[in-house]
Amino acid sequence: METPADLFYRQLPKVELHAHLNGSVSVATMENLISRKPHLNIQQSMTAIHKGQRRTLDECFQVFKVIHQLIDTEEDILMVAKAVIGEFAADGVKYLELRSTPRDEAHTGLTKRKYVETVIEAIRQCKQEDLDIEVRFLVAIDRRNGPEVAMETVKLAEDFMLSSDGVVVGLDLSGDPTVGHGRDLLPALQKAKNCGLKLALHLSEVPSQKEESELLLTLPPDRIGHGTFLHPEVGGSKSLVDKVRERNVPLELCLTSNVKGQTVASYDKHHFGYWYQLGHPCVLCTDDKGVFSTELSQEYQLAASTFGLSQEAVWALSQQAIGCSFAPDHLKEQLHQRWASLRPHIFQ
Ligand SMILES: CC(C)=CCNc1ncnc2c1ncn2[C@@H]1O[C@H](COP(=O)(O)O)[C@@H](O)[C@H]1O
Ligand SMILES: [Zn+2]
Repeated sequence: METPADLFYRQLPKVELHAHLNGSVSVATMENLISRKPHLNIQQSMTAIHKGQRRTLDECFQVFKVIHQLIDTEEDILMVAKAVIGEFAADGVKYLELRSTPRDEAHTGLTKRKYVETVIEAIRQCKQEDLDIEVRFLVAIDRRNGPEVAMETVKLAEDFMLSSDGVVVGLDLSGDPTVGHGRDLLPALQKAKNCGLKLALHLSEVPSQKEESELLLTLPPDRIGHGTFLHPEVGGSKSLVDKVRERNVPLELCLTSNVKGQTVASYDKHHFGYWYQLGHPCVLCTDDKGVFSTELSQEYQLAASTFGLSQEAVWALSQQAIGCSFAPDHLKEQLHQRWASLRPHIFQ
């Protein structure tokens, strides 16, 4: 049953900036995929982490392997992307930046180019169907695949940035943080930045990435994913925090993801508290709403109840996220107007 509080958070206009496509697949869509591929012998419990459950980071990455087996044709990718966009819209998200890793042809039968085209087609169809949501796309680099693939991905992203009518706006760096070193990816990321792609990088998602984070902050990225271990209280450093603050790089913070993935011990210990009290731009995001069984409205509610945020503070947080997006200025302006026109309905 939806309570008045739930309603406030669902109706609150929101911006989602950190959502991995294949991690964002809902239970309903997953059931559909599973029933279409019975030979894979996959159960729903293998694709999501439910309430109260936790997994090690390694186990979480195994979940993506299972999901990727279920989503491996053009038809699947189109269907999943449209469903995910529709679900974010139904949760009150007005602007969404989706990210996804173009997979090898051997896994999908599609070229990487076709993979990106399929996601863009889904975005186009949602727009045509008048869904109340603006969607942009970040092409993702999986750090496990090394520097050559990273460079290839940058070239692909650049091509689409120039030919997708503004749908592709940037690049994401993600994948298992314990594999590889950012130093090897620096030339690709530098190239991406030079050609005008915006950079959203997973940074210090696990401890002992201090050196890598120092290095990647020299780019600097346009946004940081997680940044869980940047601050000194958890083994980061003042110098890292100072760099992030000097460059005013917004953080994408995903409470449920971090607690269920066990990089943060409990909600009240989440680094949202640290950065929010500094007044640093923080954007609440879902990361993988399917895998972690959450929604963006739920993340806002969780942050508010954990850190004692008033409804006004919650509103300010959702509005501030517009400025942290990679949307062009005219769209940011439209979104601000939209927020202003919705405000009286939310605070009745
Ligand atoms: C394991 C865990 C706690 C996950 C949350 N933190 C994450 N950290 C790094 N990369 C991620 C995370 N969640 C999703 N991804 C990336 O997103 C991919 C799934 O979405 P897609 O296929 O790119 O559309 C994963 O294979 C992985 O490369
Ligand atoms: Zn992520």
